[in-house]
Amino acid sequence: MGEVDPAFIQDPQHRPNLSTIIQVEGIPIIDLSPITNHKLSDPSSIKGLVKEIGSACKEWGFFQVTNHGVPLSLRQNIEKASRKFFAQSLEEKKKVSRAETSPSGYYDTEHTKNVRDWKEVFDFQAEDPTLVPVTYDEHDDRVTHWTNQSPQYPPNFRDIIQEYLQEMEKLSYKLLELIALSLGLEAKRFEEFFIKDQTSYIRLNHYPPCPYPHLALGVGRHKDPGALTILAQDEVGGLEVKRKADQEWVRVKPTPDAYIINVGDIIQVWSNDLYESVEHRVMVNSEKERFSIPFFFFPAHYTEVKPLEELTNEENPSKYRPYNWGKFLVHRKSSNFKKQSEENIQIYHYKIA
Ligand SMILES: O=C(O)CCC(=O)C(=O)O
Ligand SMILES: [Fe+2]
Repeated sequence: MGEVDPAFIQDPQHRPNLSTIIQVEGIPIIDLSPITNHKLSDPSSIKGLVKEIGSACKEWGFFQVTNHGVPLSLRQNIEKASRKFFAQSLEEKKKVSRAETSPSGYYDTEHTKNVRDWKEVFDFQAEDPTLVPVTYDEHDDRVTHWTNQSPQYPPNFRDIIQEYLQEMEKLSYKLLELIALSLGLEAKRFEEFFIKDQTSYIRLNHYPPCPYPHLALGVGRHKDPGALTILAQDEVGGLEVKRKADQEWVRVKPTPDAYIINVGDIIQVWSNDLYESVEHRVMVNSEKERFSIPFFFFPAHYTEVKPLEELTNEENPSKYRPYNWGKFLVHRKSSNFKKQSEENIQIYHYKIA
Protein backbone atom coordinates (compact mmCIF):
# COMPACT_ATOMS: atom_id res chain seq x y z
CA MET A 1 0.00 0.00 0.00
CA GLY A 2 1.45 3.34 -1.02
CA GLU A 3 1.43 6.62 0.81
CA VAL A 4 -1.91 8.35 1.03
CA ASP A 5 -2.24 11.27 -1.39
CA PRO A 6 -2.17 14.36 0.86
CA ALA A 7 -5.01 15.88 -1.19
CA PHE A 8 -7.40 13.52 0.66
CA ILE A 9 -6.24 14.23 4.20
CA GLN A 10 -8.63 16.21 6.38
CA ASP A 11 -7.31 18.70 8.92
CA PRO A 12 -7.12 17.02 12.35
CA GLN A 13 -10.22 18.81 13.69
CA HIS A 14 -12.33 17.54 10.77
CA ARG A 15 -11.20 13.92 10.82
CA PRO A 16 -13.83 11.31 11.62
CA ASN A 17 -13.76 9.80 15.07
CA LEU A 18 -13.93 6.08 14.37
CA SER A 19 -14.04 5.04 18.01
CA THR A 20 -17.22 6.87 18.96
CA ILE A 21 -19.72 6.66 16.16
CA ILE A 22 -23.06 7.84 17.48
CA GLN A 23 -25.68 6.01 15.46
CA VAL A 24 -29.06 7.37 16.37
CA GLU A 25 -32.65 6.65 15.63
CA GLY A 26 -33.08 10.35 16.39
CA ILE A 27 -33.55 11.66 12.90
CA PRO A 28 -37.33 11.75 12.60
CA ILE A 29 -38.92 9.14 10.37
CA ILE A 30 -42.05 10.62 8.85
CA ASP A 31 -44.79 8.55 7.28
CA LEU A 32 -46.09 10.34 4.19
CA SER A 33 -49.16 8.16 3.70
CA PRO A 34 -51.59 11.02 4.49
CA ILE A 35 -50.48 12.73 1.28
CA THR A 36 -49.75 9.70 -0.84
CA ASN A 37 -53.24 8.39 -0.15
CA HIS A 38 -55.14 11.66 -0.24
CA LYS A 39 -55.04 14.85 -2.21
CA LEU A 40 -53.01 17.56 -0.55
CA SER A 41 -55.91 19.96 -1.18
CA ASP A 42 -57.54 18.93 2.09
CA PRO A 43 -55.31 20.60 4.70
CA SER A 44 -57.19 19.20 7.71
CA SER A 45 -56.23 15.59 6.95
CA ILE A 46 -52.56 16.47 6.90
CA LYS A 47 -52.34 18.77 9.89
CA GLY A 48 -50.40 16.27 11.97
CA LEU A 49 -48.01 15.58 9.13
CA VAL A 50 -47.35 19.27 8.56
CA LYS A 51 -46.55 19.65 12.24
CA GLU A 52 -44.12 16.75 12.14
CA ILE A 53 -42.38 18.18 9.09
CA GLY A 54 -42.14 21.59 10.73
CA SER A 55 -40.59 20.19 13.92
CA ALA A 56 -38.13 18.03 11.96
CA CYS A 57 -37.04 21.01 9.86
CA LYS A 58 -36.59 23.14 12.93
CA GLU A 59 -34.90 20.63 15.23
CA TRP A 60 -32.82 18.61 12.78
CA GLY A 61 -32.93 20.09 9.29
CA PHE A 62 -32.99 16.39 8.30
CA PHE A 63 -35.64 13.67 8.31
CA GLN A 64 -36.44 10.39 6.61
CA VAL A 65 -39.68 9.66 4.79
CA THR A 66 -41.51 6.37 4.29
CA ASN A 67 -44.63 5.64 2.21
CA HIS A 68 -43.38 8.35 -0.11
CA GLY A 69 -44.99 6.95 -3.25
CA VAL A 70 -41.75 6.38 -5.21
CA PRO A 71 -41.97 2.85 -6.66
CA LEU A 72 -39.25 0.62 -5.20
CA SER A 73 -38.62 -0.91 -8.63
CA LEU A 74 -37.42 2.45 -10.00
CA ARG A 75 -35.03 2.91 -7.12
CA GLN A 76 -33.69 -0.61 -7.61
CA ASN A 77 -33.24 0.01 -11.34
CA ILE A 78 -31.18 3.13 -10.85
CA GLU A 79 -29.13 1.54 -8.06
CA LYS A 80 -28.32 -1.40 -10.31
CA ALA A 81 -27.46 0.87 -13.23
CA SER A 82 -25.19 2.92 -10.98
CA ARG A 83 -23.28 -0.16 -9.82
CA LYS A 84 -22.81 -1.28 -13.41
CA PHE A 85 -21.64 2.12 -14.54
CA PHE A 86 -19.01 2.50 -11.79
CA ALA A 87 -17.79 -1.10 -12.18
CA GLN A 88 -16.37 -0.16 -15.59
CA SER A 89 -12.73 0.77 -16.16
CA LEU A 90 -11.65 4.34 -15.47
CA GLU A 91 -10.98 4.71 -19.17
CA GLU A 92 -14.60 3.86 -20.03
CA LYS A 93 -15.98 6.18 -17.36
CA LYS A 94 -13.78 9.03 -18.50
CA LYS A 95 -15.42 8.90 -21.92
CA VAL A 96 -18.30 10.77 -20.27
CA SER A 97 -16.19 13.07 -18.10
CA ARG A 98 -17.62 16.30 -16.83
CA ALA A 99 -16.12 19.50 -18.27
CA GLU A 100 -15.92 22.96 -16.77
CA THR A 101 -18.25 24.29 -19.48
CA SER A 102 -20.84 21.54 -18.88
CA PRO A 103 -20.43 19.93 -15.50
CA SER A 104 -22.69 16.91 -16.05
CA GLY A 105 -21.11 13.50 -16.35
CA TYR A 106 -18.39 11.50 -14.62
CA TYR A 107 -16.00 13.04 -12.15
CA ASP A 108 -13.59 11.61 -9.58
CA THR A 109 -11.69 14.59 -8.20
CA GLU A 110 -14.29 16.70 -6.43
CA HIS A 111 -13.05 18.82 -3.55
CA THR A 112 -15.21 19.90 -0.62
CA LYS A 113 -13.71 22.75 1.40
CA ASN A 114 -10.49 22.28 -0.55
CA VAL A 115 -9.92 18.65 0.49
CA ARG A 116 -10.41 15.91 -2.07
CA ASP A 117 -13.40 13.59 -1.51
CA TRP A 118 -12.90 9.80 -1.56
CA LYS A 119 -15.56 9.16 -4.18
CA GLU A 120 -16.52 9.18 -7.82
CA VAL A 121 -19.74 10.65 -9.16
CA PHE A 122 -21.96 10.82 -12.21
CA ASP A 123 -24.16 13.93 -12.50
CA PHE A 124 -27.25 14.25 -14.67
CA GLN A 125 -29.36 17.40 -15.04
CA ALA A 126 -33.14 17.18 -14.67
CA GLU A 127 -33.64 19.61 -17.57
CA ASP A 128 -31.68 18.96 -20.72
CA PRO A 129 -30.49 21.54 -21.60
CA THR A 130 -30.30 23.43 -18.27
CA LEU A 131 -30.08 27.21 -18.65
CA VAL A 132 -27.39 28.88 -16.51
CA PRO A 133 -25.29 32.06 -16.51
CA VAL A 134 -21.97 31.83 -18.35
CA THR A 135 -20.01 33.29 -15.43
CA TYR A 136 -20.69 34.37 -11.88
CA ASP A 137 -19.67 37.94 -12.67
CA GLU A 138 -22.76 39.99 -11.77
CA HIS A 139 -22.25 42.30 -14.75
CA ASP A 140 -22.20 39.44 -17.23
CA ASP A 141 -25.76 38.76 -18.48
CA ARG A 142 -24.87 35.98 -20.88
CA VAL A 143 -26.69 32.68 -20.48
CA THR A 144 -25.48 29.29 -21.63
CA HIS A 145 -26.73 25.76 -21.21
CA TRP A 146 -25.47 22.53 -19.70
CA THR A 147 -26.28 19.27 -21.43
CA ASN A 148 -26.21 15.70 -20.18
CA GLN A 149 -23.82 12.96 -21.21
CA SER A 150 -25.11 9.52 -22.08
CA PRO A 151 -22.82 6.60 -21.33
CA GLN A 152 -23.04 3.62 -23.69
CA TYR A 153 -23.20 1.29 -20.74
CA PRO A 154 -25.33 0.13 -19.00
CA PRO A 155 -28.00 0.03 -21.71
CA ASN A 156 -30.95 2.41 -21.19
CA PHE A 157 -28.99 4.36 -18.58
CA ARG A 158 -30.60 7.62 -19.65
CA ASP A 159 -34.14 6.23 -19.58
CA ILE A 160 -33.63 4.71 -16.15
CA ILE A 161 -32.35 8.01 -14.74
CA GLN A 162 -35.11 10.02 -16.38
CA GLU A 163 -37.84 7.79 -15.06
CA TYR A 164 -36.43 8.08 -11.56
CA LEU A 165 -35.99 11.85 -11.92
CA GLN A 166 -39.69 12.31 -12.56
CA GLU A 167 -40.46 10.62 -9.27
CA MET A 168 -37.90 12.78 -7.46
CA GLU A 169 -39.54 15.91 -8.83
CA LYS A 170 -43.00 14.75 -7.81
CA LEU A 171 -41.80 14.01 -4.29
CA SER A 172 -39.96 17.35 -4.11
CA TYR A 173 -43.11 19.30 -4.95
CA LYS A 174 -45.06 17.39 -2.31
CA LEU A 175 -42.39 18.03 0.31
CA LEU A 176 -42.16 21.70 -0.57
CA GLU A 177 -45.93 21.98 -0.14
CA LEU A 178 -45.68 20.46 3.31
CA ILE A 179 -42.79 22.73 4.19
CA ALA A 180 -44.70 25.79 2.92
CA LEU A 181 -47.74 24.83 5.01
CA SER A 182 -45.52 24.29 8.05
CA LEU A 183 -44.29 27.88 7.66
CA GLY A 184 -47.88 29.15 7.49
CA LEU A 185 -47.64 29.82 3.73
CA GLU A 186 -49.83 28.81 0.79
CA ALA A 187 -49.14 25.18 -0.15
CA LYS A 188 -47.94 26.14 -3.64
CA ARG A 189 -45.91 29.14 -2.51
CA PHE A 190 -42.60 27.73 -3.82
CA GLU A 191 -43.81 26.12 -7.02
CA GLU A 192 -43.20 29.12 -9.29
CA PHE A 193 -39.44 28.93 -8.74
CA PHE A 194 -39.16 25.40 -10.16
CA ILE A 195 -41.94 24.94 -12.67
CA LYS A 196 -39.92 26.44 -15.51
CA ASP A 197 -36.15 26.14 -16.06
CA GLN A 198 -35.27 24.41 -12.81
CA THR A 199 -31.56 23.64 -12.44
CA SER A 200 -32.01 20.45 -10.39
CA TYR A 201 -29.77 17.44 -10.90
CA ILE A 202 -29.29 13.91 -9.77
CA ARG A 203 -25.95 12.53 -8.64
CA LEU A 204 -24.82 8.93 -8.52
CA ASN A 205 -22.19 8.59 -5.79
CA HIS A 206 -19.76 5.71 -5.44
CA TYR A 207 -17.50 5.60 -2.39
CA PRO A 208 -14.86 2.89 -2.93
CA PRO A 209 -13.35 1.17 0.13
CA CYS A 210 -10.74 3.48 1.62
CA PRO A 211 -7.60 2.31 3.45
CA TYR A 212 -7.50 5.57 5.44
CA PRO A 213 -11.01 6.01 6.90
CA HIS A 214 -9.49 7.88 9.87
CA LEU A 215 -7.92 10.52 7.60
CA ALA A 216 -10.21 10.92 4.61
CA LEU A 217 -13.92 11.52 4.05
CA GLY A 218 -16.26 10.43 1.26
CA VAL A 219 -17.64 13.96 1.27
CA GLY A 220 -16.22 16.60 3.57
CA ARG A 221 -18.50 18.63 5.85
CA HIS A 222 -20.81 20.88 3.84
CA LYS A 223 -24.33 22.24 3.54
CA ASP A 224 -26.42 21.65 0.44
CA PRO A 225 -26.94 24.91 -1.45
CA GLY A 226 -30.34 24.26 -3.05
CA ALA A 227 -33.89 24.09 -1.71
CA LEU A 228 -34.16 20.39 -0.85
CA THR A 229 -32.12 17.21 -1.17
CA ILE A 230 -33.72 13.77 -1.46
CA LEU A 231 -31.14 11.07 -0.77
CA ALA A 232 -31.25 7.33 -1.31
CA GLN A 233 -28.45 5.66 0.65
CA ASP A 234 -27.65 1.95 0.54
CA GLU A 235 -27.37 -0.37 3.56
CA VAL A 236 -23.69 0.38 4.27
CA GLY A 237 -24.24 3.74 5.97
CA GLY A 238 -21.76 6.54 6.49
CA LEU A 239 -23.80 9.73 6.30
CA GLU A 240 -23.28 11.90 9.38
CA VAL A 241 -25.32 14.92 10.35
CA LYS A 242 -24.34 17.64 12.77
CA ARG A 243 -26.98 17.44 15.48
CA LYS A 244 -28.32 20.92 16.17
CA ALA A 245 -28.95 20.17 19.84
CA ASP A 246 -25.26 19.63 20.74
CA GLN A 247 -23.23 19.99 17.54
CA GLU A 248 -22.18 16.31 17.68
CA TRP A 249 -21.79 14.31 14.48
CA VAL A 250 -24.41 11.58 14.40
CA ARG A 251 -24.73 8.77 11.90
CA VAL A 252 -27.99 8.34 9.95
CA LYS A 253 -28.98 4.72 10.23
CA PRO A 254 -30.00 3.28 6.85
CA THR A 255 -33.73 2.52 6.69
CA PRO A 256 -34.66 0.29 3.74
CA ASP A 257 -36.66 2.09 1.04
CA ALA A 258 -36.78 5.36 3.01
CA TYR A 259 -35.50 8.64 1.63
CA ILE A 260 -33.42 11.08 3.62
CA ILE A 261 -34.57 14.66 3.15
CA ASN A 262 -32.66 17.75 4.09
CA VAL A 263 -33.44 21.40 3.93
CA GLY A 264 -30.89 23.32 1.86
CA ASP A 265 -29.54 26.86 2.06
CA ILE A 266 -32.35 28.31 -0.07
CA ILE A 267 -35.02 27.25 2.43
CA GLN A 268 -32.88 28.69 5.19
CA VAL A 269 -32.91 32.04 3.38
CA TRP A 270 -36.59 31.90 2.34
CA SER A 271 -37.56 31.11 5.93
CA ASN A 272 -35.26 33.86 7.26
CA ASP A 273 -33.43 31.27 9.41
CA LEU A 274 -36.52 29.56 10.87
CA TYR A 275 -35.25 26.39 9.21
CA GLU A 276 -31.51 25.89 8.94
CA SER A 277 -29.52 24.01 6.37
CA VAL A 278 -27.51 21.58 8.46
CA GLU A 279 -23.93 20.48 7.96
CA HIS A 280 -23.32 16.86 6.99
CA ARG A 281 -20.49 14.66 5.74
CA VAL A 282 -19.84 11.10 4.62
CA MET A 283 -17.45 8.66 6.27
CA VAL A 284 -15.71 6.00 4.26
CA ASN A 285 -15.16 2.40 5.13
CA SER A 286 -12.00 0.32 4.78
CA GLU A 287 -13.88 -2.81 3.68
CA LYS A 288 -17.11 -1.89 2.00
CA GLU A 289 -17.91 0.29 -0.94
CA ARG A 290 -21.00 2.45 -0.63
CA PHE A 291 -23.45 3.90 -3.13
CA SER A 292 -25.84 6.79 -2.69
CA ILE A 293 -28.09 8.83 -4.97
CA PRO A 294 -28.95 12.40 -4.00
CA PHE A 295 -31.42 14.50 -5.97
CA PHE A 296 -30.80 18.22 -5.59
CA PHE A 297 -33.92 20.33 -6.10
CA PHE A 298 -32.74 23.67 -7.48
CA PRO A 299 -34.83 26.59 -8.84
CA ALA A 300 -34.50 28.43 -12.16
CA HIS A 301 -31.23 30.30 -12.58
CA TYR A 302 -32.94 33.73 -12.64
CA THR A 303 -34.48 33.17 -9.19
CA GLU A 304 -33.66 35.95 -6.76
CA VAL A 305 -33.27 34.21 -3.40
CA LYS A 306 -34.32 36.29 -0.40
CA PRO A 307 -36.35 35.95 2.80
CA LEU A 308 -40.07 35.77 2.01
CA GLU A 309 -42.13 38.87 2.66
CA GLU A 310 -44.68 36.81 4.60
CA LEU A 311 -41.96 35.80 7.06
CA THR A 312 -40.35 39.17 7.63
CA ASN A 313 -41.62 42.37 9.21
CA GLU A 314 -40.32 45.31 11.20
CA GLU A 315 -39.58 43.26 14.30
CA ASN A 316 -38.14 40.45 12.26
CA PRO A 317 -36.32 42.06 9.36
CA SER A 318 -34.67 40.22 6.49
CA LYS A 319 -31.46 38.54 7.57
CA TYR A 320 -30.10 38.19 4.02
CA ARG A 321 -29.44 40.39 1.04
CA PRO A 322 -31.03 38.96 -2.13
CA TYR A 323 -28.79 36.88 -4.37
CA ASN A 324 -29.10 35.43 -7.82
CA TRP A 325 -29.34 31.63 -7.72
CA GLY A 326 -27.69 31.04 -11.11
CA LYS A 327 -24.63 33.08 -10.20
CA PHE A 328 -24.37 31.32 -6.86
CA LEU A 329 -24.62 27.91 -8.55
CA VAL A 330 -22.03 28.69 -11.20
CA HIS A 331 -19.67 30.05 -8.54
CA ARG A 332 -20.10 26.85 -6.51
CA LYS A 333 -19.55 24.57 -9.47
CA SER A 334 -16.35 26.35 -10.43
CA SER A 335 -14.92 25.89 -6.96
CA ASN A 336 -15.79 22.17 -6.83
CA PHE A 337 -13.64 21.74 -9.84
CA LYS A 338 -10.29 22.44 -8.36
CA LYS A 339 -8.51 23.32 -5.21
CA GLN A 340 -8.77 27.07 -4.70
CA SER A 341 -7.05 29.57 -2.52
CA GLU A 342 -10.28 31.20 -1.31
CA GLU A 343 -13.33 29.60 0.27
CA ASN A 344 -16.23 29.02 -2.09
CA ILE A 345 -19.41 31.09 -1.97
CA GLN A 346 -21.78 30.50 0.99
CA ILE A 347 -25.08 32.06 2.06
CA TYR A 348 -23.46 33.76 5.04
CA HIS A 349 -21.70 36.01 2.54
CA TYR A 350 -25.17 37.53 2.02
CA LYS A 351 -26.01 37.76 5.68
CA ILE A 352 -26.98 41.18 6.97
CA ALA A 353 -24.85 41.72 10.04
O1 LIG B 1 -23.72 10.12 0.11
C1 LIG B 1 -24.36 10.68 0.99
O2 LIG B 1 -24.88 10.05 1.91
C2 LIG B 1 -24.53 12.18 1.02
C3 LIG B 1 -23.86 12.91 -0.10
C4 LIG B 1 -24.00 14.39 0.03
O3 LIG B 1 -24.17 14.93 1.10
C5 LIG B 1 -23.94 15.24 -1.16
O4 LIG B 1 -23.59 14.71 -2.25
O5 LIG B 1 -24.25 16.45 -1.05
FE1 LIG C 1 -24.85 16.99 0.84
